[in-house]
Amino acid sequence: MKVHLCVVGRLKKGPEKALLDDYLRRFDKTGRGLGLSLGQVVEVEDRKGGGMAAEAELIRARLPGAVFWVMDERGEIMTSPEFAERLGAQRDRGIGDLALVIGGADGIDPGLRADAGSAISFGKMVWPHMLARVMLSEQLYRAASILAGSPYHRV
Ligand SMILES: C[S@@+](CC[C@H](N)C(=O)[O-])C[C@H]1O[C@@H](n2cnc3c(N)ncnc32)[C@H](O)[C@@H]1O
Repeated sequence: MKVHLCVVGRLKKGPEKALLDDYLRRFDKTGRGLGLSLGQVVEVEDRKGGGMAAEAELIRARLPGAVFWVMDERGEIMTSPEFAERLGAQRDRGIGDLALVIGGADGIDPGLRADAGSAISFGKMVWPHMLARVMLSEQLYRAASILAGSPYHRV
């Protein structure tokens, strides 16, 4: 299963981008033997002022046929092993493309949220999108490590 990361806004070169790239590379390396790999990193920007709905359309257009999970502070709170299990279950169901979406300043489009297979929260506090994408990339690497039985996750 290819796991795609969809984000609103572009991340410039800097410490967050370096961390993001490192965790995504680790996820891909650890996941490949488990049937999980990194797909596209889709960064969208709507310059016409269409807001969340336009951003969601740009994301859908880039990944037709993908299952979407949205990251949302009002979503489901889960442990890292539960997240890993859910990722593994999607793979085992034969899903080819899973797109994980992080919203922009206004959050996630309600239509995309309604269509999403899961809405996942990192906790009730709101984080800026550039940190949220780093946190998600780390959880992907952690999830692959848990599924691989490697000692990275020790709790
Ligand atoms: C700055 S936040 C959006 C703020 C907020 N949703 C709003 O409506 O003002 C940007 C994105 O980061 C992600 N995000 C921020 N905090 C999060 C959390 N606690 N759990 C999951 N995702 C989060 C979400 O995808 C969110 O759309």
